[in-house]
Parts: sequence; C-alpha cells; structure tokens
Amino acid sequence: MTDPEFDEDELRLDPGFADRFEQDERPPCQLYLISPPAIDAGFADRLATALDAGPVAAFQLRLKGLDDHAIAALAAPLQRICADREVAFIINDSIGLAKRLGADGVHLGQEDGDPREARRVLGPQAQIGVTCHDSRHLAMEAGEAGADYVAFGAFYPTTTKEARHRPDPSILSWWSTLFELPCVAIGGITPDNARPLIDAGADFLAVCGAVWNAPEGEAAAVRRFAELFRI
Ligand SMILES: Cc1ncc(COP(=O)(O)OP(=O)(O)O)c(N)n1
Ligand SMILES: Cc1ncsc1CCOP(=O)(O)O
Ligand SMILES: [Mg+2]
Repeated sequence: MTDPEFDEDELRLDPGFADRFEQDERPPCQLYLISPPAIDAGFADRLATALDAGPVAAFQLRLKGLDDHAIAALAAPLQRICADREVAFIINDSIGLAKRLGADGVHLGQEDGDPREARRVLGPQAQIGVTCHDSRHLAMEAGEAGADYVAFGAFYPTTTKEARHRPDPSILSWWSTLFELPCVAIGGITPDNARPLIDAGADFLAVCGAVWNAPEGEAAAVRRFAELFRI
C-alpha cells in the first residue's frame, strides 16, 4: 500500500538529514511513562513505586488544563523522584516551564512550539520530542528540526486523549529502518497489545492508562512491560 503523504524524493532531496542517522544496532524497547491526567497528594508514592518496579527511561508530566504555575507547584517532588532514579523528567507542551524547572526535556505537539526554539532555550543536552501523529512527513521535519525523538500515535483506542490519528505499526518499521533517531509509540498501549509495536521497531512505548489504571497496580504493570522488553 502506498502512503499518499510519503514522497520518496523528499528523502533523496535532503541527504544531510538522512546521513545523520546511520543504521546501527538499536537498543531494546523501553518504557516512557506519561503522568495521569490529574495527580493528587498520593501520586508521588505511586510514581516511586512504578519507577522501582522495573526499568523506565522517562517520565512525562502531562497535566492538561493547569497553567504553568500550578504545574510547577506539583512538579518538585516528582522531579526529585525521577532524578534519584536517573529517569528523564520531561515536561509536556511548555518550553518555558521545562526551562524554569530545569527539566531534562520537553515534549512538543504540532501546535506547542518549534523544536528549534526549544533547542535554543533548553540547550544541547535537552531531550526534545515531537508528536508526528501518523505522518512520515512530520517525522522527517521533526528530525530536520533537531528533535531527539519522534512520536507516532495513537496506535490503539484511548480514553486519555481525544486522538484523531491511527497509524499502522508499519510506520515504526519504516522509520527505524531508515533513521537512527528514536521513535516513540503512543496511544492505548497495554502489555497485551504492545507486541506488534515492539516488533515493528518502537524504541519507546509511551504509556499512561495501562500503568496508572491497572487493576493489579502500577508496579505489576511496569513489570509486565519489562518482561515484554526482554529479548
Ligand atoms: C510521547 C508523547 N507523544 C505524543 C504526545 C501527544 O502530544 P500532543 O499531540 O501535543 O498532545 P497533548 O499530549 O499535549 O495532549 C505526548 N504528550 N507525548
Ligand atoms: C498523550 C497521547 N497522545 C496520543 S495518545 C495519548 C494518550 C496516551 O495515554 P494512554 O496510554 O492512556 O492511551
Ligand atoms: Mg501538546
């Protein structure tokens, strides 16, 4: 099947971009935790429990509907828990808040700001991620703009976000075959449906509900993902 958005010439026209991502052995898939949509006083303990249950590469603080001041007030203990465990602490949506908090990075949607501006403000060490929905074109643009990862999704139905795009897992194999830049899969991912995304080449699975709403608890959910990542 051809992807109407994908023009092979785009790749050939920009050898500089493709050249930066030489093919190499990819590390195993890792877990990228997204915060629940709202957090309460007990959440810090739950976060520590989740991070202690198995390897987690990153935690994204995603609190839609709160302003930066309100998010900053909640962030400090969570950021400390991540730092103590060497888990990257990523702020959703706001370059300014990521800078203010000294976060490890920022995740930007298509309407959330320019990755080049994020790089200018946050510096060379910052992890900058960009939402690319189901679009190869957006992903290549994000790579050209200096993103550290591209995110595709939502792969499965989710109640965490109203998601309009539904990529096929093949976008992950396409991306990971051509580019070294890591790709993140997101959207309705659970330990039961994750396998095709891992096999297709996702470098990270970004997960919210399957961990924080797991009937067996967050630790058991993190352990189940960890089992899937073992080669
Ligand atoms: C890892 C990751 N991928 C995608 C998103 C979605 O970002 P965005 O499209 O800006 O939507 P909101 O999360 O801001 O509602 C994400 N946050 N993280
Ligand atoms: C933020 C986001 N972007 C696309 S789907 C999604 C929600 C991810 O949460 P869940 O893992 O609960 O589907
Ligand atoms: Mg956003």
